[in-house]
Amino acid sequence: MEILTWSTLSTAEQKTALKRSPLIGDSGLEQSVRAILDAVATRGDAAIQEFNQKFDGFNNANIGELRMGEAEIAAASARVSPELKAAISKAMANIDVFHSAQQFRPIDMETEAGVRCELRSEPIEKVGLYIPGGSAPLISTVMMLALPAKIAGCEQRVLVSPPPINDAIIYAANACGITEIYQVGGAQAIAALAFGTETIPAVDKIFGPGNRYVTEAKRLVSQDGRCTVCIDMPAGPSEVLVIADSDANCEFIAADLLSQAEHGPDSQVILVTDSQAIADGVNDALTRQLAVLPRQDIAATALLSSRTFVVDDMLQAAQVSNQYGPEHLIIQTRFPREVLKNIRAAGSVFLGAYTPESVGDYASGTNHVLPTYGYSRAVSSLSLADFSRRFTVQELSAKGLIGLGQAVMTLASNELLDAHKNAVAVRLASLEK
Ligand SMILES: NC(=O)c1ccc[n+]([C@@H]2O[C@H](COP(=O)([O-])OP(=O)(O)OC[C@H]3O[C@@H](n4cnc5c(N)ncnc54)[C@H](O)[C@@H]3O)[C@@H](O)[C@H]2O)c1
Ligand SMILES: N[C@H](CO)Cc1c[nH]c[nH+]1
Ligand SMILES: [Zn+2]
Repeated sequence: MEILTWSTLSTAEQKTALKRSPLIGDSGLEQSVRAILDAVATRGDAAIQEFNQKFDGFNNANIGELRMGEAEIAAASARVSPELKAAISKAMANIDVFHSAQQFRPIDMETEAGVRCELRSEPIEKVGLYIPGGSAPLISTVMMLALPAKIAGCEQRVLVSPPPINDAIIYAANACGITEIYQVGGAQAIAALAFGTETIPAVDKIFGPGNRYVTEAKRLVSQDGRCTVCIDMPAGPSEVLVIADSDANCEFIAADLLSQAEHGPDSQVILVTDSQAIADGVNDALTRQLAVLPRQDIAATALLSSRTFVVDDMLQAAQVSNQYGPEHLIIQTRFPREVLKNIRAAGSVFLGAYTPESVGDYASGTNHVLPTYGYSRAVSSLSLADFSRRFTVQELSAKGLIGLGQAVMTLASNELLDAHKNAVAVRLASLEK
């Protein structure tokens, strides 16, 4: 990776050096995704079948029905090895316990005498769960989406993934209580969940990570006047930023960087260190480890737009990380919790030499659906709350309205909104009789 010394760069150069992969800003992306959305919105299942053929090499004859039947689900599940089933079960237990602990706590209080205010929560009724499967079958993403959706109480949980759907994805979906599985991926899957087709139901909210086509499709449908659908977050191509001091292990760092670089050519990995020896040592380790990786072509492309920054100290390292806003942040230093005190923005943080990012991807219990592109500065990691909507309730007694009414009428008058004022005045007048 290119090594840059942070304090020798101008502010403009620093900004440029922290840009994401140029593949993400591709100007043709929006146009090509829009064309897919329009086709699905107007031609439904017929368009889905064409895109299944075009992008995933599948036609209806190969995949049977778009929706998987019970027998297909059972047959796929039977093909999954006991070892993989045990790993899925271990991961499910940790994800379940961590997300169950996030249960909403309602608020019911009087803000003043006779004025009762409540904060309540209800599950979102229909949710769509996108499971990536273009270049790797992300079995773990099933658990990250389906378990919180079930714990939250979402009634209709619809799963989509590119065909042919991997057996273990089907098994994990079934184990997490999913009954509706559709064989469609990419922007066309997002369009189907947003607009609905003859076979695939439209949902209220779409969840899940994906490549740049999927992420762009989510962005576009969330603003499309033809549907009313929300999205969880921009969870695009994976990223990791590692902060390391001279105590860190170069082999560990290189392995962590490659673990995210292998996701896709548009992934990005960043090393920030106060040690030139670590910067050089990690480059050597990357060369060695990359040479034996099965996905070396993908990872090598991602490394082309990845960088190392040599900084003055750990405070500057935290500042660089905050400016970048990484999806994942690994802190491999002597005192990682000291560095953590200065961290303001990261999707998920991994502390110390024995916490590879992979544990969060699969099984520690935290959610791996995280904001990318720098959105971790404002967007949170996926949690149970995302599967519910909060709403407020208020109830005033006559005494409450007498106490609050004048303030409301004064505010309404000053906003020149007399009907608002009258809604209070008629009630106060009725109380005076
Ligand atoms: N941020 C997160 O939380 C998070 C979590 C997991 C995975 N990810 C990311 O998810 C992504 C998964 O990507 P993937 O590609 O393996 O699977 P994917 O399922 O996201 O995308 C595959 C689909 O992309 C579509 N596609 C491919 N080329 C296309 C083209 N030229 N035009 C239009 N559509 C096209 C196809 O329809 C295909 O089905 C990776 O980038 C990974 O880093 C992110
Ligand atoms: N690192 C991905 C999130 O960016 C999640 C994942 C799933 N499987 C492996 N990794
Ligand atoms: Zn990963």
